[in-house]
Amino acid sequence: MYNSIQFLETLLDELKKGKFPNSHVTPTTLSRIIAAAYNRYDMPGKSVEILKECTKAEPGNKRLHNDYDYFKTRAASISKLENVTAFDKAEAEDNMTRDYENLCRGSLKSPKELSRLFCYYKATDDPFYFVKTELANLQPRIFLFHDIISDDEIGFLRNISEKQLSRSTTMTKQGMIGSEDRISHTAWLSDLDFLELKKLTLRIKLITGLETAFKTRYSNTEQYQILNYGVGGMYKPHVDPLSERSMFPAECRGSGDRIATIMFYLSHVMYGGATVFPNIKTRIPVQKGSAAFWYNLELNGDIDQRMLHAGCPVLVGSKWVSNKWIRERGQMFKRPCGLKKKSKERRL
Ligand SMILES: O=C(O)CCC(=O)C(=O)O
Ligand SMILES: [Fe+2]
Repeated sequence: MYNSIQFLETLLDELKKGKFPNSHVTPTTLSRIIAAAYNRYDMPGKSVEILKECTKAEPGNKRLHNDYDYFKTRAASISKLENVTAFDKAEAEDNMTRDYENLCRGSLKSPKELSRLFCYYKATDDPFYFVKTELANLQPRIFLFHDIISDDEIGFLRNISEKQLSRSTTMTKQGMIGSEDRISHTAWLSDLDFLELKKLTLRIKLITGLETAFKTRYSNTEQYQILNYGVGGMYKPHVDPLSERSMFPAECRGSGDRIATIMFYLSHVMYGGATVFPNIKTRIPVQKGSAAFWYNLELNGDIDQRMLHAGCPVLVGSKWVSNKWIRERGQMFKRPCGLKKKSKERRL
């Protein structure tokens, strides 16, 4: 629902800028629709905010003024509640930031929680290939696969990407821009250009059990994203799915969203640089040759906010990682959706 309001608000912005000169929908009509949507979700304060400007511009519009008065009365009656909600949100944000910062300094799991985590050799479809697997978190599962990329492969990835590195960007409403939220350099490498990458992608398929073929269209995965963080480099808390940041994710067309992330660690870091998940108090220190793997989407396709994560600032050293994002396309039999809307993963 919140996404649809965001959608309408963007449309309103565009309409006000005169982007649709032939539209029969006026900004006031659209503002009334948005105001009604906010009101429906018990946020009449927002409805008042939206309509205020219109009422000044159209003093004679009776329906508009009726709506405005109604929302004002309602906002006055539940404003306390709204304030509490806003307050709760701010507090949750503060708690998340505190956990993020503390996790960057060290583990926040209790000895009891840590004692439940374990390691095992994970069997794959190849009867001779067992993967050293560590559970970094139980529910939701975060896996750490050890020794799954060799030093030679790491050298290869770093060498070819070094020439292509450029300032990392993040996706915003304004497009892809460099931002304070992400200080690093990025390169993209295609499976189609290097046999070594094709082989690595097949390994991901074996290890994760997901479809991983890379194609230019209707692909199961994205290209390899190589990241290099210098001292002070970091990536603030975020979730990986594209639909979180972009309202019209053309990138999701055909291949779906980023159902899972596998992130290879291509270097050691002396201090700092851990990958942390503040909502589930999980911390993964950088370990060359290992890879972290987790699902970003729930079984019903919703973004799993528990998987919010960050790359902690590098204090000493240089950190290299590589992401390979696995898309929803082709995974319907590999990771079937649940029978109920709220079905949770039972076993992985
Ligand atoms: O560098 C890290 O540890 C996290 C990187 C990350 O989350 C990303 O690139 O999406
Ligand atoms: Fe990420």
